[in-house]
Amino acid sequence: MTTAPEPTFATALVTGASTGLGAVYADRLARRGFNLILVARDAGRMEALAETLRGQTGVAVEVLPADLTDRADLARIEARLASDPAITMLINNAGMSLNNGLLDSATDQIEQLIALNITAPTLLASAAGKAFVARGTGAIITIASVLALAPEMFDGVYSGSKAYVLNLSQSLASQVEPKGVRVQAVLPGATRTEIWERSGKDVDAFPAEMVMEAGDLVDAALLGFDRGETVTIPPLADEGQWTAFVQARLAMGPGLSRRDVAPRYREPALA
Ligand SMILES: NC(=O)C1=CN([C@@H]2O[C@H](COP(=O)(O)OP(=O)(O)OC[C@H]3O[C@@H](n4cnc5c(N)ncnc54)[C@H](OP(=O)(O)O)[C@@H]3O)[C@@H](O)[C@H]2O)C=CC1
Ligand SMILES: N[C@@H](C=O)C(=O)O
Repeated sequence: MTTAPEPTFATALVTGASTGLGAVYADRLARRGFNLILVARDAGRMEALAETLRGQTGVAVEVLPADLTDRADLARIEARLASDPAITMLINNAGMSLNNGLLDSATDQIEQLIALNITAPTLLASAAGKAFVARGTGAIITIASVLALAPEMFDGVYSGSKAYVLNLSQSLASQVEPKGVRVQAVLPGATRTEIWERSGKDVDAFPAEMVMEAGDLVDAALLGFDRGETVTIPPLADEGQWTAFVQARLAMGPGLSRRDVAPRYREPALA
């Protein structure tokens, strides 16, 4: 009996690779033998990481500075994903949070978050998805957040952007997984990175048992990826809660589009 060859993931493009979860993904993927393309704005930090990873692992690491909220920069990264056959994995990780909520944030801050957390991962997933489907192999990993499931707990612009990429990943998975392309959405809870300080918050104000270390988060997410998960929630101990949530959602499916208005919305005389 012949078995299908394992897909090879030769080069991974990691966005938001200058620090935080992206830098840890770069480290872990280098140790798995991937060559890397690191994308973020801070070229100096990425060069330092690249030098370390080249020295420690021997993989090839390219630094591609880009501001993903800038459409010309974003188009350059899309073009690279579309044209470089060595890239077989996209880590759609770059993201930001806001200092304030929807009602207290400046318009340009809200637009920047939407550009970075929604537009960029969408267009990068589109470029990578088309290239990977054409080759019948590849993987798109996108970092969402548990806040996708908890809109009442945080600012809705951020949590809405994370609900969006969760939805996008689940939809994309149903389209491309039959064509050999893996899709995973990772939902971290609070994790110790610079995102907190960058958005004017003190992660140490949370109870210590609520905050995961970045290395633990990425190691768990990659284990979920290895197990073939489409959605990975590293902090959630009771997997049955997620399964029940998905089942409840899917159970609504047959009732979601009907000719008839639901009885509770009919005028009493018509009911
Ligand atoms: N930490 C947490 O508690 C959680 C994080 N997440 C998500 O995880 C992902 C990674 O976040 P995390 O590591 O915590 O955050 P960090 O702030 O530590 O890192 C964010 C990364 O994104 C890059 N980045 C920021 N703005 C831009 C930009 N305009 N263009 C290109 N790159 C940019 C930063 O690099 P540079 O400044 O050099 O551009 C940096 O490499 C995000 O999507 C975040 O929403 C989800 C749940 C919880
Ligand atoms: N990154 C956090 C918020 O800023 C989160 O997603 O929990």
